[in-house]
Amino acid sequence: MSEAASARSRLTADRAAGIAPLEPMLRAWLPAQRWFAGKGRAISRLRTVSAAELLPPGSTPGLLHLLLDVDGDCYQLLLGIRPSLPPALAPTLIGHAEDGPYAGRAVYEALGDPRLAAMLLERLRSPGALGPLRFDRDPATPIPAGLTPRPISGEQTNSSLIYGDSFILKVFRRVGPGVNPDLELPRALAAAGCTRVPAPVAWYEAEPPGSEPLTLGVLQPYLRGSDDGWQLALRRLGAGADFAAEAHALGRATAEVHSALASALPTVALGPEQTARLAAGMTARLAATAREVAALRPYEAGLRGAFDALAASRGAGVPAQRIHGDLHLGQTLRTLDGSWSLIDFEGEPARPLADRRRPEPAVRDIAGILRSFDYAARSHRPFAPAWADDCRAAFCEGYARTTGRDPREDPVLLRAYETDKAVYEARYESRHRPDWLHVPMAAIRRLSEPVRPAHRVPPTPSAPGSISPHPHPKPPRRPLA
Ligand SMILES: Nc1ncnc2c1ncn2[C@@H]1O[C@H](COP(=O)(O)OP(=O)(O)O)[C@@H](O)[C@H]1O
Ligand SMILES: O=P(O)(O)O[C@H]1O[C@H](CO)[C@@H](O[C@H]2O[C@H](CO)[C@@H](O)[C@H](O)[C@H]2O)[C@H](O)[C@H]1O
Repeated sequence: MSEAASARSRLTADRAAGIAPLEPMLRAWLPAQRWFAGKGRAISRLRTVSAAELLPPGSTPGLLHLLLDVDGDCYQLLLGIRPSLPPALAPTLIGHAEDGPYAGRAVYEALGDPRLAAMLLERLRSPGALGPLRFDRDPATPIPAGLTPRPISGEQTNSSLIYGDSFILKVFRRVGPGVNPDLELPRALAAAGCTRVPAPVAWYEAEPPGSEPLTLGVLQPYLRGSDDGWQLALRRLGAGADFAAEAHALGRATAEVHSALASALPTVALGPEQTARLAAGMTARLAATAREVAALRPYEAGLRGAFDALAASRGAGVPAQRIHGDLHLGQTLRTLDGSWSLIDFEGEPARPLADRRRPEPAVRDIAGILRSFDYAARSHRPFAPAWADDCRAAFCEGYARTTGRDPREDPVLLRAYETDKAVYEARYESRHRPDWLHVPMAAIRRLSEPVRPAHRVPPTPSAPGSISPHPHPKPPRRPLA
């Protein structure tokens, strides 16, 4: 049973029948949304999973909360309902209801309406149940009333609103049963005293009877004046400046988060069979991507080498733990005091939630950031390979300063994860940003070539006070090629 179907079977859908007349307009509107995963395909099945009026029936504006099953995926929608839309809200219009309880009314994106966005914050300030929804908050953090909302600009996987430059609310779009790691991990990190991640102050969930809750939204402190790592890197490139000091500090910050996650949540050692399964999963993702992205096909056999090497490499265990899961420079913020924070612990949005919550080698996150340096260097004209190499070295050295272990000391594992990430990116770009496909393709060409003898990475001296992220023994080091 799909995640959406299992949620549907358990959620109260008493108002679902009244929503049916809205479904044709939603069917037309959804595919154009950046956060809609089924872009490019016509919707064949759309059903209401749950519907809740967050304001008393008949109030103007009305606020309708919907969970929709769209071809097996569950989406969250917040709809505003008004007799007519004021001109300022015209861009938020979805359509006019022709029938049912909202006949003749304008139906629009509620998050674009400051009155409704303010109302959502009010709900988060007062914990408790509302129909199928449950609102919760950290009692230790005050949330002032009356903060002015504004949606964030730019295309994102989810939808976020900033309140008074003090808090940011992320409204998850594609949801499923089970706590979202973007709530689970920042809460665990906050409880462990790690300050590298903004701590959730309020959140809301759907509570299907007898099933795990679905995380729907998380409010956290807004790091005002912070610089997005991606934008900062591009600015540096544009100015001909290096980024090595920042990359080093980011390596340290990432290592601190990994260490805190490994202490706070379960860790495992993947034995040879599990490592082979990991490699098989990467190989299967490569094959599926090659079927979808024609440009990848000539390189498939060469890329497979990285995964075969991983499968063959293990006599002992690979440490695995909870990780970020989709780390790239756009998920890092450099705050006004110059320190790095990590955000968006949701993992790769397209993967099932259960997969995203499994322990994995921390090198997956490291590979994500290393790929990001390559992305930035390739966005610059002319391509700046030395800039990316310097960032790469500095990040790994920073990481090693904190953990005592340089990720480059395990080149087989690192190459497998960088290859897997480049394959993921090829699919992501071909689906969402075809103009960017050339960026991961450049890496794919390089990674499909046979491995050249690498120069040895000097062993990392343990930094004073360094912490090991893995409470279990380290696997034996492989000799470097
Ligand atoms: N705590 C925060 N403080 C400041 N800006 C933030 C914060 N959290 C997110 N942002 C900004 O909002 C953007 C979207 O957040 P993100 O969690 O990456 O959402 P999505 O899952 O939709 O990609 C980020 O790129 C960042 O610029
Ligand atoms: O929306 P998310 O931030 O969760 O992540 C998805 O979108 C990212 C792009 O916005 C994508 O990242 C890729 O492009 C970045 C530059 O825009 C680059 O820094 C990353 O290294 C590259 O992977 C990410 O993969 C995707 O999951």
